[in-house]
Amino acid sequence: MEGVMSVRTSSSRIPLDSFRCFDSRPRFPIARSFISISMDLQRLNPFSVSCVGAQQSNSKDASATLSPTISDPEGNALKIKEWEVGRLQDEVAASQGIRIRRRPPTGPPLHYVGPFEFRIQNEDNTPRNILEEIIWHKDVEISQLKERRPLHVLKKALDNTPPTRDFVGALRASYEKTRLPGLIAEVKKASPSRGVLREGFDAVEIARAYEKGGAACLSVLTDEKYFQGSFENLEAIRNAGIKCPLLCKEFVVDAWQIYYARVKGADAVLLIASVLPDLDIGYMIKICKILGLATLVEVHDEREMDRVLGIEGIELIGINNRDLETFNVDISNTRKLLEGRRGQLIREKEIIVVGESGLFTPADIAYVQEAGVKAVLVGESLIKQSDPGKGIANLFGKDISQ
Ligand SMILES: O=C(O)c1ccccc1NCC(=O)[C@H](O)[C@H](O)COP(=O)(O)O
Repeated sequence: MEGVMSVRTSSSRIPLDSFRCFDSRPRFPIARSFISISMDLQRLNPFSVSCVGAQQSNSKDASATLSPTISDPEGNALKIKEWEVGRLQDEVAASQGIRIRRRPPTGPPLHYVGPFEFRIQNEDNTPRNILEEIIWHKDVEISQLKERRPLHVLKKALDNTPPTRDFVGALRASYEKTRLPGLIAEVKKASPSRGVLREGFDAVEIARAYEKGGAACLSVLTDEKYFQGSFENLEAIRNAGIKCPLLCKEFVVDAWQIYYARVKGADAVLLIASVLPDLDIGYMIKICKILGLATLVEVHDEREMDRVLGIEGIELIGINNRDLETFNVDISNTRKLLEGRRGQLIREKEIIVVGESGLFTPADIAYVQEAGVKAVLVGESLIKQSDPGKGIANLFGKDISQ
């Protein structure tokens, strides 16, 4: 049936292009190859074309279920616009060298046709790497969460949240006191690259141990699917009386998440330059400032660093030594990105640089400090120790808790 270009309605044949079809959680036009397969399936299930978004019908006449444009022209026009905006977003991002696409260009690979479920994969609906997979999943997750707790509800909840703590101030104070990089210790149960890092994980207990061991701030992973984290952990740590300011370690793709993080007790949020275009970063920084949140803007290569240095209002830049597309970790990345005029500009702007990932020994800490960082973000090497708080002394080569 490949190559079928039209479907039959009761009155006429309509070219598929005029349908702009959508799946059952409609966001994306469904690829033409999918339509032809669904047409094929009609022999098994006469209602199968209803997958294009029209209402299900009990009629044996497939024509009754065909046209979404006929059943809901306005809703459909809106979805088409949404999809077009998504494509435009990806084009703008690509022009800034961003390879991560915000959502699959031709829709998710999983489709439901009546009782059948299919996976039709092609390069437009298959993520190119783990980061892209996480972002596509996040996009769907956020649109569902937003339906349950719309922005106006979150804004109301803000009235009852306590004030934020000074994340950047805590890092500066720690550096002034110890003359060592201020530690952001990460509450991290698992990761896509390393699997489960700690069994019997108690987020509050770990957070307490980190604070006791001398961490200036904590980073709490909130992604459930890939890191086994949660907003419940963030909230529980915040409510347990821990004083260290908290970074909400999320994959932010929508400003709604910033409000949500604030309501759940965050003092800072992460923005990833390989995912977000400059305008989004600038806009999100402004929202964070209004909400009293700090932003840690993360880069991995020179191009991202140059983009971020051109954005207003940056206070903290994280250099991730982990390539989130390949998982390669190389701490010399921190030094590379701080060499020459980039390091000079950072010093002039008094931006604090955070060295992130792959730090295990006092020599690693000394290396990134020498390169110019005033803070470090550490997960694996601490979380794997039986007492993560004591792990801090091992990492720095001395007790930094006093
Ligand atoms: O850690 C991963 O496997 C990972 C995969 C995909 C996206 C992000 C990922 N990690 C986030 C981080 O960068 C780290 O959690 C953080 O910098 C701490 O790193 P480490 O000390 O190496 O645990």
